[in-house]
Amino acid sequence: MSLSVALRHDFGGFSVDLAFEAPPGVTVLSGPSGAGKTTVLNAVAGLMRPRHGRIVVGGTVLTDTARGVHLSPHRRRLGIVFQDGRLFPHLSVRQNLLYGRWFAPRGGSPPAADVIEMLGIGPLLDRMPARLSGGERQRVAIGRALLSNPRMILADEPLSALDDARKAEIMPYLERVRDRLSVPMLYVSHASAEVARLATTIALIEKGRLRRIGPAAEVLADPALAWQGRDAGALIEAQVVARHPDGLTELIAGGLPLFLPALAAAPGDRLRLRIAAADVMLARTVPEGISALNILPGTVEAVSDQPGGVLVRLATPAGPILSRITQRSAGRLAARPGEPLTAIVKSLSHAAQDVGTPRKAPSDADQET
Ligand SMILES: Nc1ncnc2c1ncn2[C@@H]1O[C@H](COP(=O)(O)OP(=O)(O)OP(=O)(O)O)[C@@H](O)[C@H]1O
Repeated sequence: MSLSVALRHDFGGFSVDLAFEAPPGVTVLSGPSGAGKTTVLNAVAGLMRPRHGRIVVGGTVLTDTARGVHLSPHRRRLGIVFQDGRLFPHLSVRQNLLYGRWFAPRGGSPPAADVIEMLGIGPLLDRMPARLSGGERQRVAIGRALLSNPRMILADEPLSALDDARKAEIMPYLERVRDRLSVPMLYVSHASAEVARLATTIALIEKGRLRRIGPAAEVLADPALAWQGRDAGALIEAQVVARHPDGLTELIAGGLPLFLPALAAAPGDRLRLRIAAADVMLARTVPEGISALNILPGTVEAVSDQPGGVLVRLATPAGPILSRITQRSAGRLAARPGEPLTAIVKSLSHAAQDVGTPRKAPSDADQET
């Protein structure tokens, strides 16, 4: 189930002119405030009618202005999750979930019991929305959207109203939805930890234009993308090898060992790790007698100037790694494309919410959609 969007619209002071295609999985629309992310989502939802546009979800044409096609929102079969959940306040959780089910076309939608289990909302069924926490409300909103048997889930910054602890709590549920149900998702976010954990594809939008689209790991490791600001970081995939008695989990990525503390994963599990650029030091030689456990040799691929320093992209056997260092360090290290350098990652710096499970291989997702 893929997504194809082409839009041209002028609001007067602001115009959107972009086109992209995204494969199955979670497509994250990212970019600065006011870039046009919500406008794209609203156009897909049918909540705004573009002057020119063609929007196709999984082979179904939802909008085609050249042919006068513009399906109304309720005929698009899209499950929408807003920032604030928007549950029906006078209905219990169970009734809210059933409401989604009620309007779903028969067949095809996941069994309600599976969705309830997957989102951990079984104990909440008889509660009223006013008695739910923000995170619980969002889980119910996602459940309601899934039970309407949607072609696609549209989520507009669904976690932005939650504090960091609640965000970290809800993430595993979203990952389960992504990995088990293979319902495609279009997800608006400008928070890079969210993007890193969930995205299959990232479409970066700036000033109403598409700046970049590609597989999440590639887009996140592109040092030219200053939008990530101080949150820049690379994504690598690793496999758990062992859990050691001292609490460290040993992983392997591209043949290199990596160690992470307090990781709830078993040997054989494949994980996505996000390594923040600010947590990576660079050295010209492989250091000895150093407390850091994660040391990755590599070659400089690119160096880009950023406010307050430079971002160095290193090709390593584990995948591309980003490092943010000062101009002075870059000069001292002679960090230039082609130079060998070693990345030193402090093992304790991997934030728990930055560790996510990998998405399914696209071929698996293809088979199920
Ligand atoms: N109906 C409208 N009429 C006029 N201008 C609009 C309308 N809808 C959106 N805009 C303008 O389009 C621009 C993009 O808005 P949009 O909400 O799509 O951005 P965004 O990337 O989602 O931003 P944020 O991250 O802050 O939510 C803004 O400048 C906004 O004022």
